[in-house]
Amino acid sequence: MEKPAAAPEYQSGFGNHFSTEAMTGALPRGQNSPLTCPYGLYAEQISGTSFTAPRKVNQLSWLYRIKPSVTHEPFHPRVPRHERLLSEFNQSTSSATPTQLRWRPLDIPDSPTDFIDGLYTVCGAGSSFIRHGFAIHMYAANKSMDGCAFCNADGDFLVVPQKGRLSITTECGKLEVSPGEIVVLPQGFRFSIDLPNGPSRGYVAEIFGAHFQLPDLGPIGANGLAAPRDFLVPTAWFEETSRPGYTIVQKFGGELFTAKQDFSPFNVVAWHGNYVPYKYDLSKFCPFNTVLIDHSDPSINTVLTAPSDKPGVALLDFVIFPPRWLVAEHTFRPPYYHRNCMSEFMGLIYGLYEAKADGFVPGGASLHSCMTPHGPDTTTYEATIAHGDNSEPFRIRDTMAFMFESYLVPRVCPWVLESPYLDTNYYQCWIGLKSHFSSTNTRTAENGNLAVPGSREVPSEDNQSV
Ligand SMILES: O=C(O)Cc1cc(O)ccc1O
Ligand SMILES: [Fe+2]
Repeated sequence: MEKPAAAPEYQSGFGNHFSTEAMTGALPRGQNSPLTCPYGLYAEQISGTSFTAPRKVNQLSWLYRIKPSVTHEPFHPRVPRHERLLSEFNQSTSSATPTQLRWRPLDIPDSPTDFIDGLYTVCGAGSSFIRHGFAIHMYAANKSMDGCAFCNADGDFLVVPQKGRLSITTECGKLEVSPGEIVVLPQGFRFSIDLPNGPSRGYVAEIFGAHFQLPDLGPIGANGLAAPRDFLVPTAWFEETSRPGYTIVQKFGGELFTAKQDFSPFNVVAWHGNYVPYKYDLSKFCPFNTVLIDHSDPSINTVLTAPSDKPGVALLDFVIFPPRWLVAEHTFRPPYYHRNCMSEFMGLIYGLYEAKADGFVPGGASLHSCMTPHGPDTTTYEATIAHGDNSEPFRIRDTMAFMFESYLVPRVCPWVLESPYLDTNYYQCWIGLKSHFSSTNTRTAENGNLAVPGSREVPSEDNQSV
């Protein structure tokens, strides 16, 4: 019987300069590029920012490998062409629509499909060529990548598996990523994805020209939300195998190119640097929220943010809606009705989302673009109101929804607008919202929301300290 693979070991931290060697002494001491490296390794740098980027945002790693990555035959357009990947969003590739969109979860494919073939773009904005923008993809796969590695020259991938564990071999080492965890695979790293426990399905945000960082915490203080030490980075792992016909599949400008080489690209014996793949377990997130009244804006639950050049405005935020206590008094506790100048793509990893009683199911997705109105469905609204003023704390359990939110306005790919998974009746979930307006009903003003804030623990005159 085959022995189960040992769980990979990780280093912990966010943005550190990591050092790791799979063989003692494989990292050169005192310099990055000696005339000859220990064990006869080649030194190779991978830059995640321009050489001259300010030190506080500069990202790079040095890899010490058996053969350098350049040792391959020329790139050729991949045959067959991948028809459903985009990295440039304009009138000729994709559509603008203000319509609320929702998709049912994808079925796992019948035919053998690996992560690369199972990946398709849903929407996006900007262009990988001008290094500004993002793409949102989804995938459904039933087969490990075999004899090939993927390399995305266009941007960083943030992968959110919803079903099935991903066993990812990267040039920096191995990462095991289960639903409920996320993984970031930065631009340019070669990786291969195995599916050790069957089919996998999930979501991918790709960002062009930026990297994810932890959000500032502002008045929250120095601790909270995602803690740096909960981010896990691989330790060096390598294989020295001859792999005739091994294929590097490079995504470049949204198109796939292949190049052959005769060895595994996972031949890095040691590396150091701060440009790294990493994973994060969403259950480690420390949520903050309202403790008296009203529903907080979802930015309070930002796990990672990719900045734009406007202060405080995100090219792409990754926000979660985790299990937590709801304690707000005389408050409509579900998400409010709103129109947002940012655009919101949502997915559900497990459980039920607090704004949708049905129709938004794990593995499904929704898109509410810039200024497109949305909010709780009729069932959620009516049930909340029927429940009345509930000041008891309530624990939202067993759920994990997330949002990719961007200040750029996404265009939508033709294949997802024509998809059989598109829920063409989505709008119906709000159509039943009735008017509760009555010019003679003063109930709320007398006993409800308007009255209560005024009565909030204001000391009586007797109690007031002087
Ligand atoms: O639209 C959504 O469901 C996401 C969302 C959640 C929330 O709690 C507040 C605002 C918001 O956009
Ligand atoms: Fe929203």
